[in-house]
Amino acid sequence: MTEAALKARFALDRPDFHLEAAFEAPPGGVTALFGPSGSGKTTLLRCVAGLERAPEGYLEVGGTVWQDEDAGLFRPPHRRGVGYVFQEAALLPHRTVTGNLAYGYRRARGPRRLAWGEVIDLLGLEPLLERRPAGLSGGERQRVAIGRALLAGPNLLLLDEPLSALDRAAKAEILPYLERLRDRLALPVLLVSHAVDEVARLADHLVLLEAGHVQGTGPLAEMATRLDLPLAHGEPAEAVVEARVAGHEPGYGLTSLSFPGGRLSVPALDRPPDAPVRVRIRARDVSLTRQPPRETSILNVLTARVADMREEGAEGVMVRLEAGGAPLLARITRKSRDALGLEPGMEVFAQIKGIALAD
Ligand SMILES: Nc1ncnc2c1ncn2[C@@H]1O[C@H](COP(=O)(O)OP(=O)(O)OP(=O)(O)O)[C@@H](O)[C@H]1O
Repeated sequence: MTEAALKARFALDRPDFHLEAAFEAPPGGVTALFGPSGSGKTTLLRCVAGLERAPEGYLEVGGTVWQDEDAGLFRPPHRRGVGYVFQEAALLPHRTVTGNLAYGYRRARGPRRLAWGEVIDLLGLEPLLERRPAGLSGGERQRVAIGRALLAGPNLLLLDEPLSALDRAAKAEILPYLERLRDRLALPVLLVSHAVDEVARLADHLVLLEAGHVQGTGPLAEMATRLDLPLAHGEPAEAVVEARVAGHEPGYGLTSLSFPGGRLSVPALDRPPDAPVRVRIRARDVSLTRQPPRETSILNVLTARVADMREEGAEGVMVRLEAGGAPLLARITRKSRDALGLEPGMEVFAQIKGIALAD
């Protein structure tokens, strides 16, 4: 990881909950605080915002110490310059969207101030400017809330389950905007989520929480496939691969993607060459052979190396593979593992039966 933009360490006690968590976040991109309900995601976010004061706490943002309880230092929330977006947008009901955005803009300070037009454009707010919150859909309200937070020129953007109050259609509408923010903002974003789909699509880094503790932290692709962590277990386990459009095969209705592990064919995508594409490959859609498969109908076959294995349930084995440095998962049976004589370090061929786009 490059020099962290945020270093946090907090400990606090509640009657039936103990938080003791430390993590770092890189300067750009989305760091997801991910874990089951009650694991402490919101509490941790509130500690970062200074809305919750942890008796033991240390927080450094962009090289400046905001909190160091050992030294009696606590920068209050209004001096942290943090944009906080909640599950449900709390907009000023009697003001238009412009009025709501202007409220954030007037409070802007600091070097990170984004131009008005830039934020309107990033979030597609132009058609909404004259409307009032009551006339907006849930997704539109969230876009306005995010815009208002950005216009206040934050040092950090904190998103607390910003999609959880939205229905499927509204989520689908707002996700591309969040992706654009991720790709274009030079601002650390912390996203609280318990939805794997959201995290697979939006996050670059993951802080995995369980019962107030950090189970692991690192790049998404790594965290999704680490066999000692829960994401790589069972039916939903999947790898997330960052690829680019390498070319199109219009005659076959296919698009070819390249990633460090080789090429992948997917149903035709309407994207230009070199566009980034994030794909999800489920462990159960990957089978392994020792010899290069011949005369197979499966288009996607990669050379990979067995990195690690872990038995699962009565019959299964989760295999972590590395294809050109990119981690993948394959869920096979113990019987197949023995028949193939699989060992860590061995070279295999991974046949991929299905690839889903993450975006
Ligand atoms: N204000 C509070 N006072 C006392 N206990 C609280 C308070 N807020 C949260 N808790 C408790 O702290 C623990 C962590 O809650 P927190 O909301 O941080 O978890 P979470 O991972 O964000 O969960 P969820 O996804 O359900 O929001 C839970 O046991 C919760 O009941």
